[in-house]
Amino acid sequence: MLKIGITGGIGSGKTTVCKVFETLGIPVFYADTVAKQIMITDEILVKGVKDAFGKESYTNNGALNNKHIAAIVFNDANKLAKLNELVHPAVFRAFDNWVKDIPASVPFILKEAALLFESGSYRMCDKNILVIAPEEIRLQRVIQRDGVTAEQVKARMDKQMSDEEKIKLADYTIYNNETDSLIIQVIRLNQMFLNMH
Ligand SMILES: CC(C)(COP(=O)(O)OP(=O)(O)OC[C@H]1O[C@@H](n2cnc3c(N)ncnc32)[C@H](O)[C@@H]1O)[C@@H](O)C(=O)NCCC(=O)NCCS
Ligand SMILES: Nc1ncnc2c1ncn2[C@@H]1O[C@H](COP(=O)(O)OP(=O)(O)OP(=O)(O)O)[C@@H](O)[C@H]1O
Repeated sequence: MLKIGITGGIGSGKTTVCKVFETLGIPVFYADTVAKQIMITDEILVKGVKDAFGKESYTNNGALNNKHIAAIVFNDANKLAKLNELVHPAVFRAFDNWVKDIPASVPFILKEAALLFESGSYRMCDKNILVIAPEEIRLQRVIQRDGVTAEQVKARMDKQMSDEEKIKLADYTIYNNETDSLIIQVIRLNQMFLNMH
């Protein structure tokens, strides 16, 4: 079974691309979603997050206070490094456990992660896909999706590797703009991975 990493800058459309792969029957591990789940369920991680970012990191009923943590880490490089240091090893372990349960008949799986290249986890994948969209479109899509300001989105963009750097590390690119068809690009890659396996 091939392990395919998929990434892209904030708002590039990596989750949208993964949803298309899912309609073709491909299992997807959503690292960002799992990260937020284990930040609630893993007791050691919960303690680490509270120690680093304060008790306000969780609401009274134990939910993650994303806004509180985001306001700290996307304005302080050291705090962001601390958060990544706490969360990423736990996400790597969760991925390894998830892969173990995938039936051998599955030809390939996708690992969707915002920080695939930054965290080094792309090295554990057989091939890696980069989703690219123009910065202005990404900005507008995230403002609309999350109801946040342009400054908040730009603060996250600034913490991510540039597309120029990511292209050097990627095996394939998907262009999620207004001219190239996303579905045709996904179908082509799907066929290629089926032929590889
Ligand atoms: C800081 C948190 C609480 C903000 O939560 P929020 O719901 O606002 O954002 P969400 O997790 O849905 O991420 C949205 C996008 O923000 C960007 N982003 C998230 N975490 C990071 C990060 N550590 N560094 C740079 N960009 C990031 C990505 O483009 C991501 O797709 C959350 O992102 C988090 O816990 N991040 C740390 C875990 C992590 O590194 N996740 C990403 C890869 S596993
Ligand atoms: N081709 C497209 N046409 C119109 N809207 C799109 C397209 N691709 C993505 N979107 C929308 O743009 C927003 C961002 O897409 P998506 O959530 O897939 O990006 P992402 O890369 O996973 O973002 P993040 O890094 O924030 O997790 C979503 O609201 C999605 O519905």
